[in-house]
Amino acid sequence: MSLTPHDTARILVEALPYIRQWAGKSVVVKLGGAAIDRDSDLALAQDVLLLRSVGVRCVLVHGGGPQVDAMLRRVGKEPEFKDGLRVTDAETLEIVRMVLVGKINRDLVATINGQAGDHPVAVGVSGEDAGLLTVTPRDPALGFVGDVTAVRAELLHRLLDDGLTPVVSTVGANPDGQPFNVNADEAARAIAVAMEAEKIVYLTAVPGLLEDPRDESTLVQRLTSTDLRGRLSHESIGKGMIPKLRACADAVDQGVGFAHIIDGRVHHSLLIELLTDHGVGTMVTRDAA
Ligand SMILES: Nc1ncnc2c1ncn2[C@@H]1O[C@H](COP(=O)(O)OP(=O)(O)O)[C@@H](O)[C@H]1O
Ligand SMILES: CC(=O)N[C@@H](CCC(=O)OP(=O)(O)O)C(=O)O
Repeated sequence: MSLTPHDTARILVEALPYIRQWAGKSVVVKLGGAAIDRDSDLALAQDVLLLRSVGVRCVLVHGGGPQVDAMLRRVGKEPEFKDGLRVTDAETLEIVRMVLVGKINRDLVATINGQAGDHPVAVGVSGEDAGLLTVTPRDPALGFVGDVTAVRAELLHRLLDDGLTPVVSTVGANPDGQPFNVNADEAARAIAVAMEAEKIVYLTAVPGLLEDPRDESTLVQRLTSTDLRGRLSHESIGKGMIPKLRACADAVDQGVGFAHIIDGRVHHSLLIELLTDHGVGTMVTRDAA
């Protein structure tokens, strides 16, 4: 079915109130490794560029857990996790940096700039760059895994002020310059809070939080951070979801207006979330005061 010019005009006009609502606001989008795929990345690049062109200050933060797993196996190392965090020895850290900073970040920057015509805007940054993400070691049993203690949000705001779109890899460093692996859900939360973002959107490979992870019709559409915290220990919530849910609850409790978990496999889900009244996925809000 093709759209008439009038249909197209109507769609654009319907987006107007949403464009007004989000123009000038910061939105952190976290792309999970589970949702990274050539076709959906292309659609995401278009969404990010469209949002930017109507004044939304979009920062793209990416993960890449499954891609790191694949590379580790290629070099004969079995991935190991404790409580959802990767046990990261020196060799694993090197592979994490190669895959996140050297491969996934480059690919996303190329995909966005490839859609941007004569005006490439995507800039890749690692959390190690200019002290963007300062970290402190988490637990000696995890090796080089860090918790974010500070974010130089002004660096991201400066890039956005210049019309550029930051694409962030979540490797941080301690004050001695030693790199550390950081969970990408948690790093995106820290970035959103430090930027005073209005929204954080997690793009992953499920429609959102599911009451029953095997049944996509059990989507939880909306809940508060308190409700969410109450569910964290529930047996229906499996490994990958736990850091994402905790990050959503922390984000809204620490000042981010809304946190969303949406399906990154569905093309243009980001645009649908921001510029239409079709809520997609799970929305987390603060408790009413
Ligand atoms: N209750 C649940 N609802 C939705 N997804 C769940 C749930 N419990 C576990 N999961 C799993 O969590 C995964 C998302 O986490 P993860 O694989 O780490 O994604 P990402 O790479 O996007 O961070 C989903 O693909 C799903 O398999
Ligand atoms: C410490 C830790 O576990 N770091 C993660 C960083 C990547 C990540 O979080 O990627 P996803 O968003 O795709 O899960 C890892 O090494 O897998």
